[in-house]
Amino acid sequence: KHDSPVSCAKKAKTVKAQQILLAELEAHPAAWPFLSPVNQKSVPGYRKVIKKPMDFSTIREKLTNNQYLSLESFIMDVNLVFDNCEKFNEDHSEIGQAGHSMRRYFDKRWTELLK
Ligand SMILES: Cc1ncccc1N[C@@H](C)c1ccc2c(c1)OCCO2
Repeated sequence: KHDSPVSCAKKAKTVKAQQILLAELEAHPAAWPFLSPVNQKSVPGYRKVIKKPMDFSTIREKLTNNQYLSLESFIMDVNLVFDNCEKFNEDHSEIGQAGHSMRRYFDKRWTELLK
């Protein structure tokens, strides 16, 4: 029922890191394609091609509702945003370039923060 103080402190550290990381992603200049769910009615083919849509506002909702039981599950959702982007968008399109830029930034920041 109750965590030991050590594991409780460790959990607080990862939640704090997730909050910092998500805030930085949301504030990044290239975040604009990923801030809200892709409108599947107005983007032809998206519903069929992308099996697991994900975006920063959905991650924010899950973090707020304590739905991330581990750091790994949080990182998996962030990477899902970028993998969906690579699947649907050409590398050199405006959205494709934003996805590559955001992924590079995330990889750098989470290793700085947590490794
Ligand atoms: C991440 C992503 N992948 C594939 C398609 C869309 C999107 N993003 C949406 C928000 C989006 C981004 C840019 C847009 C847009 C919608 O609709 C109007 C034209 O500009």
